[in-house]
Amino acid sequence: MRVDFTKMHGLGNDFVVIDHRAHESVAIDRALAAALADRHTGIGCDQLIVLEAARDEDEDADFRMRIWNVDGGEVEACGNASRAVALFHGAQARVATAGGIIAVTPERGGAAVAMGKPRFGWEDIPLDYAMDSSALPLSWGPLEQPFAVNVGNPHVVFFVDDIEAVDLATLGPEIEHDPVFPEGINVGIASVEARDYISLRVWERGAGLTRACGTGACAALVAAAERGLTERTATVNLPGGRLTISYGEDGAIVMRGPAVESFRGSFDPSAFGAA
Ligand SMILES: N[C@@H](CCC[C@H](N)C(=O)O)C(=O)O
Repeated sequence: MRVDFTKMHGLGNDFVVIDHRAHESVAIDRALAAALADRHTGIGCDQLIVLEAARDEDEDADFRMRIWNVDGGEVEACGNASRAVALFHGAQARVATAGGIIAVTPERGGAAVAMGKPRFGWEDIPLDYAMDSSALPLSWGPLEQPFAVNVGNPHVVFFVDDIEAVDLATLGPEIEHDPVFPEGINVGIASVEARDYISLRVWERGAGLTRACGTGACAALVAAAERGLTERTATVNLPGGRLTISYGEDGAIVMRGPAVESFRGSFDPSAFGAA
């Protein structure tokens, strides 16, 4: 038996997308996700994306999107993959995720995604104990007082003058695994260049340094707007390119940006240890 996949990316944050509705007999688990994502012995990607039929609890969703990081951990949200899924599906859709329902709309060269509303409560992010999520009273080396927010998945955003001066490869994993974040955390390093322009690098939970992180861009814009540093719409420039993020007066986040299909292929799941 072979399983079809589509290799896609959003600003260089890359995905293996599997439509599980066509391969229901294959069990996707942590081990298979990590094996497929491995860049040396697998297909290689930052996240494995699996599309499934909507469940009873998925309200009026058209289908469900599941997300596994390269380390095999299943997570709640992925902004760049949401745009890739819009391209894959080829039409407007309501998509159920573990982080909530999102709405995707294909646009020329990419997609718009209604990401839902951010959550700021310490239990919602989640943090280990109650504290002010708008400026955590914590520091790691030169990084201090991040803004913490859940945009479907958990993020902290540190505002600095020069994002390139931060040793994110060292500090990222330290912060990601700090016990103050019981479910781990995505770590953004942001610099406000203008009231409508943010530069950003992200250390992703379970994936490390990626070329772009869509939810990280949403978290950075929400954090910057909540602190009064930017307007509620801004360009967020990541190593892989730019996204436009809007944070409406009603609290709803909309992300716009490119998505690309790279190639299609198939694999034998037994070659990756799957039944
Ligand atoms: N690359 C994604 C985020 C993927 C999940 C994240 N690493 C997590 O563990 O929450 C994006 O574009 O948002």
